Amino acid sequence: MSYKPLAIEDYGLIGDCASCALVGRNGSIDWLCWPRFDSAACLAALVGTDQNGRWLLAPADSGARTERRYLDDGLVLETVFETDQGSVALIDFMPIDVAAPTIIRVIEGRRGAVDMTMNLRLRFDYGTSVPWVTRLPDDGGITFIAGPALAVLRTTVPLEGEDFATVSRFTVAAGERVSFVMTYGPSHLPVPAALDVDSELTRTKRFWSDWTGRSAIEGPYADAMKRSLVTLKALTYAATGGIVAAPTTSLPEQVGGPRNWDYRYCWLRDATLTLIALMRGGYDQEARDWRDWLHRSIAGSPEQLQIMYGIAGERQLMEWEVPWLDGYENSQPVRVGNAAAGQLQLDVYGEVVAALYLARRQNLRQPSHGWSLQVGLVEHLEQIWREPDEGMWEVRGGRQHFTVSKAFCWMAFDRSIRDVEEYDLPGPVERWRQVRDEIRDTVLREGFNQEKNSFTQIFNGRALDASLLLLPTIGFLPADDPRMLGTVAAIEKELVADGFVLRYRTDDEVDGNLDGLPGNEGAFLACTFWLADVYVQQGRMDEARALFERLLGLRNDLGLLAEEYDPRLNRQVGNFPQAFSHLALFATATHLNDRNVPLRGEADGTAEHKAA
Ligand SMILES: OC[C@H]1O[C@H](O[C@H]2O[C@H](CO)[C@@H](O)[C@H](O)[C@H]2O)[C@H](O)[C@@H](O)[C@@H]1O
Repeated sequence: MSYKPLAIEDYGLIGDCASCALVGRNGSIDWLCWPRFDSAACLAALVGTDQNGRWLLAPADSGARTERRYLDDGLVLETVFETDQGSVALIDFMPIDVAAPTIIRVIEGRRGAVDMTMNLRLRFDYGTSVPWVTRLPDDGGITFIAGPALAVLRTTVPLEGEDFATVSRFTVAAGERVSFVMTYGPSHLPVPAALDVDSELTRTKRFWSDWTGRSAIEGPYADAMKRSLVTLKALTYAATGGIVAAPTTSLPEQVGGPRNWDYRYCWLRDATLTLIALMRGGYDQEARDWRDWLHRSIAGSPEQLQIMYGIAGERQLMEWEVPWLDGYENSQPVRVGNAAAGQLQLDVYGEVVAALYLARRQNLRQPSHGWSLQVGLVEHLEQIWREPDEGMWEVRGGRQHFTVSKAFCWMAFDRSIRDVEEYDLPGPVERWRQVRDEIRDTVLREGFNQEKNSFTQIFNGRALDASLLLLPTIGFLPADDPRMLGTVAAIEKELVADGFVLRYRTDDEVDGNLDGLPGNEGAFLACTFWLADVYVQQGRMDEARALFERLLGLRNDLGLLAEEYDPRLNRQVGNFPQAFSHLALFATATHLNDRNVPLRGEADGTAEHKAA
């Protein structure tokens, strides 16, 4: 019978700040893209079958009980298997800053003597290219070559070929250790040198514990917040400062459905929020790296601003479907690339400008061209804010006048005006004030439905959208404004299902099938955190805490969250782990710890509107 990938929450993440791998609680690495997050996967069983590549290292007794944890608060994963023969620990990690990307797997015997099995089936090019396998004469390593890619596997136990895979069967007794080291390299260069397992393990543990030790996070939710920060750090491409939305492609938003997307790119929306979390966590260097990535990526003509880029700022992210991959539990298609790169999403202007404003407030060193870049964006926005767009949810059913898109345009002007006022920067501030006020009036007039007593997803529409919960967070209206009270009540009534928040209704298309997609999706975790944020802003602290803690309960045993949750199946769905969910978790926890912390520099704006 062919191998079926595990439930999404049964995976753990390891990474080296260039790429990541997903390790199943069964000891199988089912997802790995080498050498970068967005490279073709060479282990792709996660969205296919074992024939598309996986690396199993586990007791031969497949009925073993497992427990997992990260060592020293970092990203070194320990999975302990308990079998009738005894107990072993599997330690998986990717060393940081090595000459060539590497995964190290160490088996430690803890009790008894356990029969083990290792089965490596590497398939380059997203699970399709069978490599040419040879043995190295000097150190017994095995090399795998397919086109430009090479991998070398070194171990102290005998390896053999079987059914187009590399396998090993061995026994580990208490106190014994066996290691496997697999390294990637370009096939035209010499095979990468062997690494010393113990010193790499010590170095990697120290890297992560030093990193987490730098954060100033305290309070009742500190552990969850730190895990979210480590996850965000793991999604960072250290060489450029770019941050991917998630390390996977096409984990489905509905199991068996077509809502499957490639998240291995940098969305300005997601990444600017990561910047804010990193700044709050005390990680100024990472925040600076990302801000510099942003400046380089969007450099040039403001009309060419994209909503997302590749991890080095690449602009062409052509979307295609991978015909040979069956998809996660038959969720097809598996997509590579993302056509959303060509969309207009007006909220992104607000996100970017607000993040730059916050960076200034946080005293991040500013490059000289930073302000002129921002002015260019705002001037371009002045020309286009009246246009319809694809919105924050990246609909594929055609452009609309999304209420929240316009409110975020308001934010772009609001923060730029404050930049001029607070930092004495040059800009046509009078004109910007007029545009800001015009946008605000338009949103209040066209985006609010009197009959429903609620803001709506699109201008003059009736359908709701959970992103409206962000209006107080960005400072557009205070949370206790009667229009927000009405909106929150309407969202609670229409968008909350099984206690979690849907982005919008996909089953009841009041204003038409706006997203243009068939099928439904799970509850969107970030939106549910946003509801908790509004509860905090409205002083409904008990409800906020209860909702937040229910969300914390959805994390897997390692503290990781996917994009969505399917309450019917009681499973995480969507790409995993997702920055958006972890960012939202971090923000809500910050907010619960101190209600007065402005989540996006909004406090002054809200006060200003209260006074008006
Ligand atoms: O739902 C349709 C869209 O779904 C994806 O976008 C979502 O993920 C992004 C990254 O986290 C996030 O920024 C966005 O707000 C979400 O809607 C997908 O990438 C899109 O191509 C797709 O149209």
